[in-house]
Formats: sequence, C-alpha cells, structure tokens
Amino acid sequence: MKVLVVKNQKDADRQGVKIFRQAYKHGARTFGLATGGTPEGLYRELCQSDLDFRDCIAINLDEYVGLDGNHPQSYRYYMQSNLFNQKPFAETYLPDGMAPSAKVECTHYNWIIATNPIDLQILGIGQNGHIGFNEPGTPFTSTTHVVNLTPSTIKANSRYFKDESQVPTQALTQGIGNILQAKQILLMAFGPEKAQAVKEALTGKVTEDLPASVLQKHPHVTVLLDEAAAALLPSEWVAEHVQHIY
Ligand SMILES: N[C@@H]1[C@@H](O)[C@H](O)[C@@H](COP(=O)(O)O)O[C@@H]1O
Repeated sequence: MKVLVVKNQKDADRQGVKIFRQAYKHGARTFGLATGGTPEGLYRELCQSDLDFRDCIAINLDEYVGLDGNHPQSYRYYMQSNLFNQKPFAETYLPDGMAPSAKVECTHYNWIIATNPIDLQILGIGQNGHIGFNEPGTPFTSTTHVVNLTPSTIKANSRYFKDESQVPTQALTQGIGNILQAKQILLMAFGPEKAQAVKEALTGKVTEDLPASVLQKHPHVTVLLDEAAAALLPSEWVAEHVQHIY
C-alpha cells in the first residue's frame, strides 16, 4: 500500500489526475468510479485535463434505491453533471435504483463488472469505514447487493439532501468482493471527520467491522490523504509508510 499525504484537497485532486494519467498510459481503459464529496475535485480536474475517455468504460460503485437518473441526488445525475457530460465515455454503468427486481439488477451488475475488469477503482470512505455502500459487517466476499443504510450513513449523507427524511434508506452497491477484483485502487479521504476511519483502515486489524481495512490485503492500492485526514495516523507508522508530497 502506498500512502501519499498532500497539503490540501486541491493538491490531492491534481495528484489523483496524475494517477489516472499514469494508469491510462499503461493501458487502463475501464475505470471504477465513486460519488460523494470526495472525488468531486478530482472529476473537476479531469474535466479540465486533456485526457480523453471516449474509448473508456466507467463502472460506478453504487446507487440509491428509488432514485432515478433525473433525481439531482441520484448518483447517475451526479456522474452526468460532474464528469460524463463534459468528458464522455464509450460506456457508463451505474446500478439502476429503479430496477423492478433488485435481485436481477444485482446479477446483471455483477456480470457487467466480470465482463469489464476494472483497471483503476476510485474509492472514498465513509466515517464508519464503509466503501461503496458496504456497511460494517459486510462479508469481504460479497458481490453486488441491496443494503439497508445505517443511521450514521443516512445522517452523514443527509448533507446532500434537503433533510434526513429525504435520504433513501436502501442502496444497491458493488460488494467488497467486486471491489477487490480491481487491478488498482485509489482511495481518497479528506478532512478531519475521516481521520478515525483512515487510521483504523490503514493501521488497524483487517476486519469486516471496518470494510476499508480489507484494502491492506489488496496488492495495488494508493491512498491519497490531506493532512487533516492523516492527522490520527501514529507518527512511527507515518515515518515508515507515508510519502509527503508538497
Ligand atoms: N456511497 C458513498 C461512498 O461511495 C462514499 O465514499 C462515502 C463518503 O462520501 P463523501 O465523499 O461525501 O464523504 O459516502 C457515500 O455513502
């Protein structure tokens, strides 16, 4: 695991673009994408870059159940407005939150991932250590499934909605097993509210109680943090594992 700490989010976004560029140069054409506040700046930088994704496939992690792509809080809408409208991809996939059968949709989505192996997967992290919408306790072998969102995730994500009652209570998400199939993973985390989860994920024991801890087992992970998100990492650990980029 390579851990990079930069001064602020802007620097992290630029660093993220470098990682994208490098992966593309080495043949990456299928990108696993995430939503939330964390990758917004990265997508802004990608939109302004000269990178061309017209021969690429984008496969997102998750979508709220019950929101269609025109709903401003749906992840489809987020992806269209933050990236796809400005930087078209050949194909873009997100789970369909309006699918009549969640079970069929999950099988279909697993098939999409299996037939388009992800070269570079972008991840954010929830305050409880979730990745995608894989809440604590999700088996590491899980594939795409429906989740009941925890009260803490609903509360954290309510900042994007009018109020907490508007946040869907369920989502469709790639499982941890799917995420681990990606050839390369870039986890980004910014701000003090992520510091505890980051510390546990990187330096704690690998446990299903902290989904992101599984990344310690993946052979090709880069973690990109701002100073605030890295603040609780023990100094001896930082000395041994962290590269500061200023
Ligand atoms: N499903 C998403 C995750 O993919 C995201 O990484 C996480 C953190 O979000 P943010 O980046 O807004 O803090 O929350 C959401 O629940």
